[in-house]
Amino acid sequence: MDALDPRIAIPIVYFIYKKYEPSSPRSAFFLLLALPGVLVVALRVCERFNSYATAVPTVYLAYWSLLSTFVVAYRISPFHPLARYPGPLLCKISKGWLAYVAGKGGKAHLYVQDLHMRYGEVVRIGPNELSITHQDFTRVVLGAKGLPRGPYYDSRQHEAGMSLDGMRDQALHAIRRRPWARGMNTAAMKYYEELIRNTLSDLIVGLKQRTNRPIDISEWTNYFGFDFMGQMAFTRDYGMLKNGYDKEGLLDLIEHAMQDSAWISHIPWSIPFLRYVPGASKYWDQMKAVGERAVADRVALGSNHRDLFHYLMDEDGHEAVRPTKALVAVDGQLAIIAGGDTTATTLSHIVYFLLRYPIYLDRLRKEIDETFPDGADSTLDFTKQTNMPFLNACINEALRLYPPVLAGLQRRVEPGTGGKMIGPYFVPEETQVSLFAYSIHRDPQHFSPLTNTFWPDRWLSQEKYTLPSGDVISADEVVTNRDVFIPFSQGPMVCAGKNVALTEMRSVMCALLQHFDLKIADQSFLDSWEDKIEETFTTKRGTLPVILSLRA
Ligand code: HEM
Repeated sequence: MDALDPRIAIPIVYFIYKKYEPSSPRSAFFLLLALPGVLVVALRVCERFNSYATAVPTVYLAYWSLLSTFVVAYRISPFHPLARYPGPLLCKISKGWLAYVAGKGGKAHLYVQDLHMRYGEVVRIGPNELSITHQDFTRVVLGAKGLPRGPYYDSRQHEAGMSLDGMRDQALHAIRRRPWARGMNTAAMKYYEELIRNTLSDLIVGLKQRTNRPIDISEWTNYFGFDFMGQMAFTRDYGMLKNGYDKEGLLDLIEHAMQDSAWISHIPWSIPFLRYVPGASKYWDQMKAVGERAVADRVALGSNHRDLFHYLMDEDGHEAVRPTKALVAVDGQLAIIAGGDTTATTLSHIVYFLLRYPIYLDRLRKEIDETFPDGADSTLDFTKQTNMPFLNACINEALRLYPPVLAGLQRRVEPGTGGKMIGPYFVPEETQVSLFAYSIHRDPQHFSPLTNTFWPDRWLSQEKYTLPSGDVISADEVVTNRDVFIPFSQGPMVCAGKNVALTEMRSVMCALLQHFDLKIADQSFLDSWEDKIEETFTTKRGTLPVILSLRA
């Protein structure tokens, strides 16, 4: 045997490969194509092969199969640092499997939930990745001294730079977050509340024009969410509520763009390669154009609007260095997607659950009528809505069962840290830790009884609780672990728009139930609603046809 023998050459290449996993086309080309090419030439020159026609296929095939065998053998071997953690074989071998599950039917959240039910609090969902539901994640993973983001977020890289929600460096993220914090302060919120009022008024007018016939309320929550975000982010009128449809085709575009991101995020090393695939970035290119157009139009409006753009662009000059317009376009795009889709999804889920369990619809309407008697305008006092226990319980319960960000919030234990303990579980360096809110919220250790059922009462402080069956149980039989309730994430990277979103959702539910009676137009859509939910980075949902009638 000598150095040209594949049995010697491949292990050497494997160790190089393992250290510098070829996440750039250049290194992949070198390790996977050029190096075996050099071997071919060397072996041919040394006359181990009579011709290139036999050398090329033999060496390449031997090289690739041995390399794959080494990779797989190590990942499933007892020597791997995550060997002690259970998980399906395919997950241990490659993250490609979860990418496939995510891309195939948008059911990655159900798949991971199933794994937790089978294996427990910790599951190996990738060669170097764990999904954890143990409650210590709040402190160790998301807390103030928590972990930085993992490579899952690399898909949020744009030409102009990374969007805020993809920034992995904690110090840089904190700097970038400062204008967002100013853009969400009390004064800014007052202005956004005015915009919410205006958008609500458009919503109610639009719905009043369509009473007594089926309309897709899920689509109308989209119109509300995106019309509001357009105004809030860029003082831009998408006019969906006024027109009764999405004239610019924004919703379709976002749906396509998000669908691709859902699987690509699991295998972020594929991103540089996808750039060479014609059409692969089509939807994101169009999204970029949308962002740029919004910025250009907003710049033309001048600087007398206190929208989010004003703060992100640092028009008041708080920062030493002002961001570029291109970077603000990226973050504005983020706000529109992150803010429009998530709020609309949650509103749709709330309406779905209220239609599914009319007893809660009646209770919520009663609370609204008592808080705003004689048809008093609920939009004039958002503070009152903050203190409506049942309304907030319904919102929390919908967010618990169907957090709009269904898939893993991913963090990484960095090299040089010595690893981390999450509860009794040691997580070695260079391991990704994913938090699937869907699984965490459906763990009976955190929420019980009726873990998988919409039961808003669990969020109310009571001495005794009446279950839907009529049975009465005492407070100590109810577990509601608010610490692990993470629909908005937690810690330094918590959702920047949490307060805006909650204000939007409370006000829409109050206005909707004040003005209208609602019933499902076609029961089959109610029955299939949950089956149609897909994890697409955020959530793709079906239609929810309802018939609204004006309240007597
Ligand atoms: C029900 C509504 C919403 C939910 C459930 C939600 C959920 C989340 C979650 C889970 C994250 C963390 C994502 C991650 O780390 O991967 C996040 C981040 C973010 N959200 Fe929201 N969001 C909502 C509404 C909004 C709204 C209305 C806005 C804008 C006004 C917004 C802006 C953002 C931004 C900018 C980030 C990135 C924060 C950072 O990286 O520092 N979100 N959101």
